Formats: sequence, structure tokens, C-alpha cells
Amino acid sequence: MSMGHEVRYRVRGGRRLQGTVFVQGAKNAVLPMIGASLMAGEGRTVLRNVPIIEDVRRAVELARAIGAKAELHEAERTLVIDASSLDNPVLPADIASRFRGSFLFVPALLHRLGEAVIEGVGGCNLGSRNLDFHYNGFKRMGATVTEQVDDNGDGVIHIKAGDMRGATLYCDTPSHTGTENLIMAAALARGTTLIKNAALEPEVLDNIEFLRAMGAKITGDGTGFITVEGVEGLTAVEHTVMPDRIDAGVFVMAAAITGGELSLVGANLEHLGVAADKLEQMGVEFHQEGAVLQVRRDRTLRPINVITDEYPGFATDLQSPIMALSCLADGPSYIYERIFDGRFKLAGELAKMGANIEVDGNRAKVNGVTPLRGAEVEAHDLRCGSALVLAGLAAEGETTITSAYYLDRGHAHTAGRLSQLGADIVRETV
Ligand SMILES: CC(=O)N[C@H]1[C@@H](OP(=O)(O)OP(=O)(O)OC[C@H]2O[C@@H](n3ccc(=O)[nH]c3=O)[C@H](O)[C@@H]2O)O[C@H](CO)[C@@H](O)[C@@H]1O
Ligand SMILES: C=C(OP(=O)(O)O)C(=O)O
Repeated sequence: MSMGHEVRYRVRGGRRLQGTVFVQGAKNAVLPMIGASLMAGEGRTVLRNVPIIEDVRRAVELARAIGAKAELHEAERTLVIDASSLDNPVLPADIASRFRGSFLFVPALLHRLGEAVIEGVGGCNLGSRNLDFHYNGFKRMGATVTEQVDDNGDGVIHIKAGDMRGATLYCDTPSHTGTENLIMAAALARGTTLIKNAALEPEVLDNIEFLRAMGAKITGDGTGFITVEGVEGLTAVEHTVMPDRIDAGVFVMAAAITGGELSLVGANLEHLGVAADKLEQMGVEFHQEGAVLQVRRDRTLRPINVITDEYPGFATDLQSPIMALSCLADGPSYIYERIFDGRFKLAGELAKMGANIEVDGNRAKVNGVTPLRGAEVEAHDLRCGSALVLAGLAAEGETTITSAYYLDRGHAHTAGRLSQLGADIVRETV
């Protein structure tokens, strides 16, 4: 993924965080919703509680590149999309290869323009990230998928919609964006689609709510078997994006790693799944007061075993943050990453800060306690970035985090929100 501009964060650690923080809207909910809003042939979609993150900015650019009108009102955290003028099926590499969510624009292109040309798909470098469940599903519904190599030697995928009709589809594993793309493709296809082994993530369910409001006929959400009855058209509606459970999880760990006490406005303990239980075992105390989650840690951090899994299992996007936290736990922690095979570059960065982590394939052993000290480190992906900010908050001295565009892909106003809680952190563009 190209950087565009070089961003770095500087953190001086050692301050206990205290106060109230607002959890942003969910990245992984808003991106499929932007894709879904492009399926409405007329009218204007209004999305509220939109996180002001780089992935959303890229999605707005991409929507414009294919002919839609999109206005992001940052102060109001509101996105207005008019997709009536959609006219270009090409997802250009310079935008699309910078974020994974670009692939969620494909169903709208297939239904509105009859084809999609994908010059590149981005997202974090997490090792192998296949899209075969998506392609196989589109094909079963009647599309044809071909790959050509362009003048630069890069692969370009061409999907021709043909006559899209309902089919029985499946995911080998419950893919998050795979489920969303197949639901969107089925929503405007002729007849009934059954998707087996569908994802259960809260963001997938929020996107289904949104599609339903648009007029889609979807049942079985939250069960693993989703049925979609194709409809003639979808209408533009207004929707408030759910809170970001990963953003919430990172702030929980910011409280935990600094021995602090925070009120997280909009955080939902249930959405954290097994991560909440693991954090409790480590010594974090939670108190859900309606839609506000109180969190604090004032006892010694205990070590932990983590196995990442689909929801409600331990979210892979919180695996890197908990690796940073477990450096300060009193004893060895064991982490088994089952979803992505490229997430352990973080261990090398934490080692620069004094951590002792042994990596063996998809398994890591974190030997705590190792006090952390400031260092120059690199964010290799988004969650590596969040983890390094957490480590920096607890380290003695100054930590400089480069390649921080990755962090900005998914977290809004990181420096501003942490500073308000008492952290010493600045964001710099170099
Ligand atoms: C934009 C978005 O929502 N991103 C999230 C989404 O990514 P994303 O939707 O890409 O993740 P998936 O759930 O699809 O991937 C999970 C696993 O399935 C494999 N797989 C997936 C699709 C496919 O066609 N073939 C295949 O083999 C992947 O290589 C990976 O090992 O879910 C991930 C897992 O919760 C999160 O870390 C990402 O933040
Ligand atoms: C892997 C992630 O996102 P994406 O799928 O957008 O790359 C992430 O959010 O950590």
C-alpha cells in the first residue's frame, strides 16, 4: 500500500489516563454501507456517526471516481451520497489499492452498470488475503470473472454481471466482507439466495439493518444461514453507524496499560465478545451503565491466553493491542493468531521497546513483565499502529511511530482523544 503522505506519532509515556472518550463510528460498518448506498439508483443516502478516518476519505474519493456524488461533512460526522449518476465501472488502483473496503463497491457496480473492473484491492498487509469466496459466489449467481495483466504487469480483474440470479452460496470460513458482498449481490438478484456459514460480526448485522431499511429482503442474520429474496430496487435512506468495537477495545486497553479509569461513550461490552472476558481475566474492571462503559485497572496485570476467532471469538483486530498489553503482565502470555498470518511484525517493533516475545509461526509467547522504554518504531499495519501507541503510553521516554497512515486508516483523532484523557501524544506530518 502506498503512503501518500508520511505521518508519525510521538508519544511520551507514563501518564495515567482518566476521563471520558467518545467511541467513533465503526470502520467495518460504514465501508459496506457506502458500498450499499451506491446500489440506490436515485435519492440521497445520509450516514451519521461516520468515523473521520482515512479509509472513509478514500471511500469518498472512490465513490466520486465511479461517478457518484459524495459529501463528507466532517464536523457533523455525516456522509451524504447520491449514486444516481454512477457511470464508471473502473475501481482505479491509486485509490482502491489503499483500502480493503474498496472491494465492497463491486456489487453496486455489477447491478448498476453490469460490470466491475478492479485494478487493485488494498487493505493491510496481513499475509495472504484471498477473495475466492466473493468471486465464487458472484460466479454462482451468473457473473463471469476474468483476470488480465495490464501494461505494468499488474493483474486487473474484470467481473461481468450477466443476468444475476439467486443461488446457494457458502463461505468456507465465515468471511466478514465476503458475507457482506454476497448479501449485497443477492439483494438485487432475481430470486432467492441462501448463504451458508455467514459471518456473525455486529458490523455485518448493522449493514443488514441498513440494507433492510433500503428495501432489501434479508432473514437469518446472526444465525450463520442468511436468506436473501431479490427485489427490484433499493432506496436511499438515513442510518446511524454503530460504534466501533475495535476502537472501544483499544481505549479499554489504553486505560488498562496506564492503570487508568475511563468512561467510553457508546461502547458496548457485548460487542467485545471474548475480548471482554480476557481483559477481565487480566485485571480490567468493567461496568456497563446503559450505553456508557466504565473501565479501570488498578491491580497487577495478569498474563493471558488468546486465540483469535470470528465473532464472538477474540477479534483478530484486537490481537495486536493485547500483545502490547501483555508485555506488562506478570508472567508469560500465549497468543495464537488463526485469521491472518502476517500480524506478528509487531513483535519485532515491541522488542525495540524492550519486550521479550518469541514468535513461532502463528503463535507467540510474550514473556512479561518487561518494562517498556521509548524507541523509534514502525506501524506495519493498522492494528500494529494501535498497539504501538498503547506501548508508547506505558513506555518510559519518547516513542516515535512512523508509517502512521496505517493507524489513521482506522482510528479518528487519535492524538486529540488521547490528549484529552491526559496522554502526551502529538501527530506530525513530515
Ligand atoms: C473492511 C473489513 O471489514 N475488514 C475486516 C474484515 O476483513 P476481511 O473481510 O478481509 O476478512 P475475512 O473475514 O474475509 O477474512 C478472514 C479469513 O478468511 C480468509 N478468506 C477470506 C475471504 C475469501 O474469499 N477467502 C479467504 O480465504 C482470509 O484470508 C482470512 O484468513 O474482517 C477481518 C476479520 O475479522 C478484520 O480483521 C478486518 O478488519
Ligand atoms: C485488517 C483490517 O482492516 P482492512 O480489512 O480494512 O485491511 C483492520 O481493520 O485491522
